[in-house]
Amino acid sequence: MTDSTSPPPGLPPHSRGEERKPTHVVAGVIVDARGRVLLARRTEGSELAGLWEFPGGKVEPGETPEAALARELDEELGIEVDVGAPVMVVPHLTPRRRLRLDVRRIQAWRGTPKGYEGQALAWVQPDKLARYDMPAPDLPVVAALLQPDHCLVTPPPGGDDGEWLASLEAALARGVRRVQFRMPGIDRARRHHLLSNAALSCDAAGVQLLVNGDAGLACEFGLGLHLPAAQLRKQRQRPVPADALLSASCHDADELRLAQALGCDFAIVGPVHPTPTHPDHGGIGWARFEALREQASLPIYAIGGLGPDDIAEARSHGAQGIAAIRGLWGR
Ligand SMILES: Nc1nc2c([nH]c(=O)n2[C@@H]2O[C@H](COP(=O)(O)OP(=O)(O)OP(=O)(O)O)[C@@H](O)[C@H]2O)c(=O)[nH]1
Ligand SMILES: [Mg+2]
Repeated sequence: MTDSTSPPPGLPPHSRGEERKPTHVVAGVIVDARGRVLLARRTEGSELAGLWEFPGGKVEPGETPEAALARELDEELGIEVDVGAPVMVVPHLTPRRRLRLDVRRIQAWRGTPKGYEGQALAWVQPDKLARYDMPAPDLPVVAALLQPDHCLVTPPPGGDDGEWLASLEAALARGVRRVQFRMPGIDRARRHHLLSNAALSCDAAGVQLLVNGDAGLACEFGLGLHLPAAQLRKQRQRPVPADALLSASCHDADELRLAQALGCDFAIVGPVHPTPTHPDHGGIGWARFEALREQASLPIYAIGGLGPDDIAEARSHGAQGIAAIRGLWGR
């Protein structure tokens, strides 16, 4: 497929995708009664041939995204669909174009999906999705389908460690499934005590725990590690084993590239809005968040003045969801 609107490759960035209006692409998450997700393989001769994708295509001028998705799934699969809830919108920049991959759940469909354009189809158990080679903007979508949409960052304890642990337990009971243990300014013995208790609670609840900024402590407890940006910049290799989670705080595209190259499982970007944790920072806003999001393919939580009520908006800007201290603690 040719892309007549693209200037030839090799031109400076400002004359490539960065300035152009995004191509709006809609795609559907079709799940069968056994919980399997339908993927289609891009055919020979098409852009990204051989990669697996969520079925869909480009929105035509004057078309609503819902109508476009219904039309594409009729043309490509021969099914009539009811378009359901949004999953996420991923802004993505390639050397040739700027994309907005707008992914919706398919609530119901009539007919049996077939590859009407010669494309192979596969029904895939969600935990096997990572085995399929997919375009870069689909990676955050797969993460959105499988991983938690919020991540608690712990506040430091006041005078009472028991109270802090009770608040953590309460957050886990409310459904928090990913926790970053952050303890600035707390001495080592007390951090050790809090972390050993937090690790027991998280383990019992099947919750993922990452230690902020202390690889030694993360390895000692067999936990994940979160790298503040200054530490991320110093890493030459993955500081924890492949089976331990690794995340990083990123503020620009260079840091996101570093996080991706290091094999980080996800990044945290912000502050989106002003927050008491960073009182001197006005917040980057959603437009800047998207400008960073579109240059990376790893899952990214938005942080900064956000809470559970902001998850849907965060997803509409390409975020995995939200990370928060106050927004997820002691509500
Ligand atoms: N349908 C679909 N397209 C995706 C996904 N991920 C992704 O990067 N894309 C990109 O979005 C664009 C969608 O193009 P398409 O070829 O499906 O468009 P289309 O069905 O309207 O076909 P046509 O333009 O050849 O007629 C392509 O650049 C494709 O690589 C995905 O999961 N599903
Ligand atoms: Mg298509």
